[in-house]
Amino acid sequence: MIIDPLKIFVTVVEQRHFSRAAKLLNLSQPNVSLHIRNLETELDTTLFIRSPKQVKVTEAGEMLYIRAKKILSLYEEAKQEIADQKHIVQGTIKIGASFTIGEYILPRTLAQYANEHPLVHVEVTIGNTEEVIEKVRSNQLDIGLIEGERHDYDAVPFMEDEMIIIAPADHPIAQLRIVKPDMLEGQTWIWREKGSGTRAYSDQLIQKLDINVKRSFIFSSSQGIKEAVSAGLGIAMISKLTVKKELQTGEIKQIQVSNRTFTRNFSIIQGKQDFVNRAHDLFIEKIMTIEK
Ligand SMILES: O=S([O-])[O-]
Repeated sequence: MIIDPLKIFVTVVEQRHFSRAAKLLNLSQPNVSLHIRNLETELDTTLFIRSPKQVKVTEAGEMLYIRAKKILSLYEEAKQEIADQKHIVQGTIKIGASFTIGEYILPRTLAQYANEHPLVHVEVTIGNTEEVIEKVRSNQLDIGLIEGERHDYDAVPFMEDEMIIIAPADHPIAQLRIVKPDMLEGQTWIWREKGSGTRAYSDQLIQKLDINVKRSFIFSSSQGIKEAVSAGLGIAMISKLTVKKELQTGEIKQIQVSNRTFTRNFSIIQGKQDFVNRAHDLFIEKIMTIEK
C-alpha cells in the first residue's frame, strides 16, 4: 500500500537519518532504504542527498513531504470515519487540564470513560490554565479543561467549583466562627503562580475585598499551597475540592468570610481541528454530564 512508503519517507525526513527512522518504525535499515529507492524510481527523482552522518532533503523531497503529511492525515481521517460508521470508538485524544481539574476531577471521569471505550488512547497534560489554553490554541491538545470562564476561547462551563479561604488550624482567624472581610487585612497569603485559574480568582477577590496583603509566597501547585498553609506559612484561597481530606482531619481550617460563598466555573475549550473523531465527542459528552 502507498501509505507505508509515505510513512517511511516522512519519518526519514523528520529524523534526517535512515537508521534512526528504521529504529522508530521497527524496520531494518535496508528495508527503509528500499522503500525510499522505490519511491524515487516511481517519481523519477532524488528525494535525499545521502551522506554517512545525515540525509539532506532535496527540493523534490520537500514538496513530497508537505503532500505526504496531508495524505497521511486524510488517510487517518478516512480510517476513523470508517470505524465510526461501524460504531467503533477508537483513536487518540489529547487532553489538557488545569491542576485542580487534572488532579481532582479528571482521574475519576477518565476511569469511567476508559472503561466504556477501551480502544481510545488518551494523553493527559496537566498545567495551569494559561498553559492549557496556549496548547489548545496551538493545536498541541484537542481539548482543554480550564478554571474560570474564557469568552475569548468559546469556553463552555461544565461544573461549578467552590473556592474557600484556608488557614493553619492554630491561626487566630481560624478560631473565629465568622471572619469579617477587614480581618483579612495585613495577612500573609500563599498564592498560586500567575497564569493559574486559582491565582486569577484570588487576585480578583483581594481587589474586590479591597484588602492589603502583608507578605506573599508563591507555589505552583495545590499540594504546595496545602502543605505551606498547614505548616503555618500563611492563609490561601483554593478550590474546596483540593482540601477535603485536610479539612476533615482538621489539619487546616476553612475561614468563613461573613456570609459569603465564592464560586467560579470550570470550563471546556476545544481546538480548531478540521476533523473531530467520535472518541473526542464522547469525551466532551462525559465531561458535560459529570455528577456535580
Ligand atoms: O491550575 S490552575 O489553577 O489554572
